[in-house]
Amino acid sequence: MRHGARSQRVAVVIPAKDEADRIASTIRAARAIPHVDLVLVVDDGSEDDTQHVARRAGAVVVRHSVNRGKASAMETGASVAAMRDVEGAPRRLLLFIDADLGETAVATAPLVPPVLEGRADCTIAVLPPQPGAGGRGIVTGLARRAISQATGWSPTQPLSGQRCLTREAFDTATPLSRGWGVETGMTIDLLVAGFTVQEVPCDLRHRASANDLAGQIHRGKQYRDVALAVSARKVRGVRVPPTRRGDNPAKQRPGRPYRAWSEASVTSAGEASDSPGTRTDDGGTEV
Ligand SMILES: O=c1ccn([C@@H]2O[C@H](COP(=O)(O)OP(=O)(O)O)[C@@H](O)[C@H]2O)c(=O)[nH]1
Ligand SMILES: O=C(O)[C@@H](COP(=O)(O)O)O[C@H]1O[C@H](CO)[C@@H](O)[C@H](O)[C@H]1O
Repeated sequence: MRHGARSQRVAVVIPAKDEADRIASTIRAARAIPHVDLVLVVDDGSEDDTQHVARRAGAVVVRHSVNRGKASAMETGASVAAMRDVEGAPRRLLLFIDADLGETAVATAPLVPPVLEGRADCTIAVLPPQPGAGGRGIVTGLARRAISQATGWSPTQPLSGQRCLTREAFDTATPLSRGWGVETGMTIDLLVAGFTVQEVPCDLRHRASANDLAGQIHRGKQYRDVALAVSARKVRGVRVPPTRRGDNPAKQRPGRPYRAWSEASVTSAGEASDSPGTRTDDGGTEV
């Protein structure tokens, strides 16, 4: 069990752009997750009533006056949550969830115990098949291959945004990759820095992108942002060298923690001895 785990609390951070329809039920569900004592919504320049609906539902709300993208909203949320950490108490775990989960958001609860108990530094939700989803696995495949090439880990759902992580892990992964590249970049950075990542099945429903024009435009933006996050890391040589990799990728499955470096390469928890860099600054490469 992680030191101080019994008293450790969780901040739920919800990036939200034009989510007035679903944000209230998502917040109510998030408040019911054990250990959660702060639900924070970052209204990312919404043109609808998201901020007021969220406040009425009991969340702490901060707002970007202009839309800055999901990754920026996550960074803002984490900063505001840090201001609310209590001196002398363990720093809150961060549980990032999307605003469109509605009442199923409570099903992200299984992401917390592995991190609270020190079995993983970051957990990632694996969703069941979503009604109406129209993707063909192109962006997912790009992200999965890139993570696998950089770290040896082949996640089931590399784009999943429902993630619980320690403050230490989050700080290591910042600045985050822009926009829709955030999940892919974060996973690579955490594994390269020596942290342990675990996928956890969660019975969630979200507003899946259909196979229509809006869905294809969304996937186009996802593809662009994932490709930028990946190329920024390739340029910097952010990877775990194949000869230093630990866990056998053939044994990977949701529910099993993954650590990219072999035991011999790791000096202490979370510190890879010859990691090419525990922090990636994408600022100059990504737009
Ligand atoms: O510019 C944006 C776009 C999206 N979002 C939020 O990011 C989350 C994920 O977005 P979405 O559900 O549209 O994407 P998906 O996960 O389905 O690809 C949601 O809570 C959005 O409201 C955001 O904060 N800023
Ligand atoms: O929009 C989608 O259908 C995919 C991305 O498109 P692809 O099907 O990979 O071309 O991404 C969504 O599905 C993922 C699950 O595989 C989720 O993890 C993503 O959050 C979601 O955007």
